[in-house]
Amino acid sequence: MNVRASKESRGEATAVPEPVPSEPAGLELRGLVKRFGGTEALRGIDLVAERGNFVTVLGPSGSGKTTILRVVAGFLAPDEGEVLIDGRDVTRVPPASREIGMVFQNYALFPHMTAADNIAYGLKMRRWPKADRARRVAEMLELVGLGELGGRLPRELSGGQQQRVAVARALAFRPHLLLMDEPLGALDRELRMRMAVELRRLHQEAAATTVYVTHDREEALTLSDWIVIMHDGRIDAVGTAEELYTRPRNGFVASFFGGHNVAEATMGGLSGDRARVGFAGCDMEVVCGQPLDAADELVDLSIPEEALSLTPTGAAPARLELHVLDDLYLGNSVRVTVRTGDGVTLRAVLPRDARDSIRHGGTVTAYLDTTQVAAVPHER
Ligand SMILES: Nc1ncnc2c1ncn2[C@@H]1O[C@H](COP(=O)(O)OP(=O)(O)OP(=O)(O)O)[C@@H](O)[C@H]1O
Repeated sequence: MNVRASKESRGEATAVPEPVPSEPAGLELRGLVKRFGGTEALRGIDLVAERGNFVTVLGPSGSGKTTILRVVAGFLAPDEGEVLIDGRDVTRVPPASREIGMVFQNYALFPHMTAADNIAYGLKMRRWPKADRARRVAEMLELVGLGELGGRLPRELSGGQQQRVAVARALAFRPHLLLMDEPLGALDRELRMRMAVELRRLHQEAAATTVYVTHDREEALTLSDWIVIMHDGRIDAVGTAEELYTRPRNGFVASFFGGHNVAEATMGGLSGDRARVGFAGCDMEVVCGQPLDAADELVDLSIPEEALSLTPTGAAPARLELHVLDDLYLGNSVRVTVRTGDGVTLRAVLPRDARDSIRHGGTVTAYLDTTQVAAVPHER
């Protein structure tokens, strides 16, 4: 177990154990609050990232992701709370003395300096002897696969290459903490995914605690040990990608992170971490995304698009009569929008050949694999 959030911010249900760390955490945030006039950008952030972990902060625009990084970097002072790096309280330490490596979306390379000089810059500032500097720059160029290109200016490099120089520059002085704010945002999709894999490798070699901000779910899935989901200035959930996908703790995490359908159901009772619920005319048993109250009349269900199929699958399929609203051909699969008898709209992803059985305006018998469905507290 590597990252934990406070009980309050992550609720009781996130299935993340909490052993006592034997050494100070790589990064610890305690009760961070940041206000801009009337806007509360951070509303009490508690987070602990163990040394060497890769933590991705994911959330919609305006949820406070960049503000967290700026507070950790020291560019913004929090109104409340503390920032600890390797156990040291740096809340009032100026940015340059925090010894943090940083990479931003626009790379911020010095345009008039070669790639090698850009990488050497931080070492010079830290008064590394010339020979050590040259050795380290060569090592970093090699590490990011630019061994031959150290003499080029940024404008003579591709976007992906510039991004690698920025990463090499951030890691050159061996920071314990690396902050990255949408570093792949300016690249096209294919290059982004390739660079994400590369960043993961670089992180493993550098072993720096890394906090990576993105709003791209796929990047988060590729890169992270732990994912922190931000919503409206708060941490909504912390977990591994699999935990957040299969057991979202609320409807926001289910739809924002999982891309799942979220639909209302009636509560029929609880047994351990499972709930009996009524949905679309069927009674079914599903796992609870977090502990629920048996007295609640309603729950929300997190239903992955792939949990619906036209032939019975999964250990516990429920049979639903669905009205077909439309379908979207996606190459290998087809995304269908359907409506249940009681008017709930759902999205399903079916294999391409399912298209033959689907008729706009018609009805279709579909099977819901209830083992993939999770119940979460009802919101609305
Ligand atoms: N300097 C500022 N002055 C006033 N409001 C600010 C300032 N910086 C951020 N905010 C507000 O704080 C909130 C959080 O902003 P932040 O940039 O942290 O969000 P974000 O999750 O990084 O968004 P994005 O994905 O769009 O970059 C937003 O409502 C934003 O408008």
